[in-house]
Amino acid sequence: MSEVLLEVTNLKKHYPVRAGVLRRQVGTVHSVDGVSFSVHAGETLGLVGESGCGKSTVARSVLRLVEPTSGQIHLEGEDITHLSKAALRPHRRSMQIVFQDPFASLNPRMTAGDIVGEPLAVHGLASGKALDARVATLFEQVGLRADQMHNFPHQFSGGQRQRICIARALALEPRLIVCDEPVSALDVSIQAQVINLLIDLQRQHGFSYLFIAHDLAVVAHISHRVAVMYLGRIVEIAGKDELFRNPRHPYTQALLASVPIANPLAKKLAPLVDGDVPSPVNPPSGCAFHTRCRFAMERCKTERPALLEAGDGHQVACLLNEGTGRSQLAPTT
Ligand SMILES: Nc1ncnc2c1ncn2[C@@H]1O[C@H](COP(=O)(O)OP(=O)(O)OP(=O)(O)O)[C@@H](O)[C@H]1O
Repeated sequence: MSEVLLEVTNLKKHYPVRAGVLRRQVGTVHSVDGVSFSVHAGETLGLVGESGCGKSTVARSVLRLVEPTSGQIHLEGEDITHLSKAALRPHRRSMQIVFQDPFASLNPRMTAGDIVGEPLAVHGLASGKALDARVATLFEQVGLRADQMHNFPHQFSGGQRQRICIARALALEPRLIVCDEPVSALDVSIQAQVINLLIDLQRQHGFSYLFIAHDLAVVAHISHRVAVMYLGRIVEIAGKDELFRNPRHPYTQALLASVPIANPLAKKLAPLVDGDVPSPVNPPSGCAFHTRCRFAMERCKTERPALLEAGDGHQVACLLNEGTGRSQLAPTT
């Protein structure tokens, strides 16, 4: 296995819930509640889960756009969790983000060329003709014409705008690109083109993606490994093929059963889950999924399952997996 590029350990991000004139704290949103995973050089880790499960908060914490409540983030072996803005600056070049809404993330008053060239100018890496030439190359790499540099964001289609965002992310030659729902605002016909572009760029440049989406089909297409999130926690991580062939967590089974790419075994195993996702404000004790899990045991209400190795790099956080001989699940504190 290649070098570990990003290592996230027991990451938590909690927000206070305030109410009343005095803005007294009346609760805590457990947006991310003890998440651990790694991303290797050149690989794509898909992070999938329903809306509100904490995917974007993981992305923003990894990039230090929000301050983690606790836990550690190592990038290229260095602990960046608490680095100051100045100390973080060189690492910013190594990791970039592509957001969901390409229109909202592009300044409407700047030309596309200035947007793509801005990171190079800010980091003092190119100016004048050299900058123009580099921007032209970036445009061509993402399937845009160099002469489109002079146009403004509103003159591009949604798919083209996302290509501008990708070109901007590529400008500093990062080692990790965090893609936060990069295609969910696009027409289905355009989604595949953008995903295929991302795959081609990875083949050419060898960088890694942390690829966030609620759509399993999209995640399945691009990812080497997939992590499944539920209510601020990762419930299962495995290689893509292994996860789709052999989903172990009842939540993953239900997710797979709900999409057309699901395998028949997963469909048989898992009746769809009932009810809505509980609120991340004071989430259920024990296993956060126990309130919707048809297989839940008494223990699941009080014991929080750890994410443990279950063979072949497959990790599962479920007390039900006990006794299968493939995992040894133990409660955590
Ligand atoms: N700044 C904040 N203050 C309070 N709560 C927040 C804040 N940011 C996110 N949350 C809450 O944290 C939880 C996780 O949000 P997050 O956006 O990370 O989920 P998500 O899985 O990315 O969802 P979506 O796919 O809808 O973007 C949600 O309940 C959200 O309301």
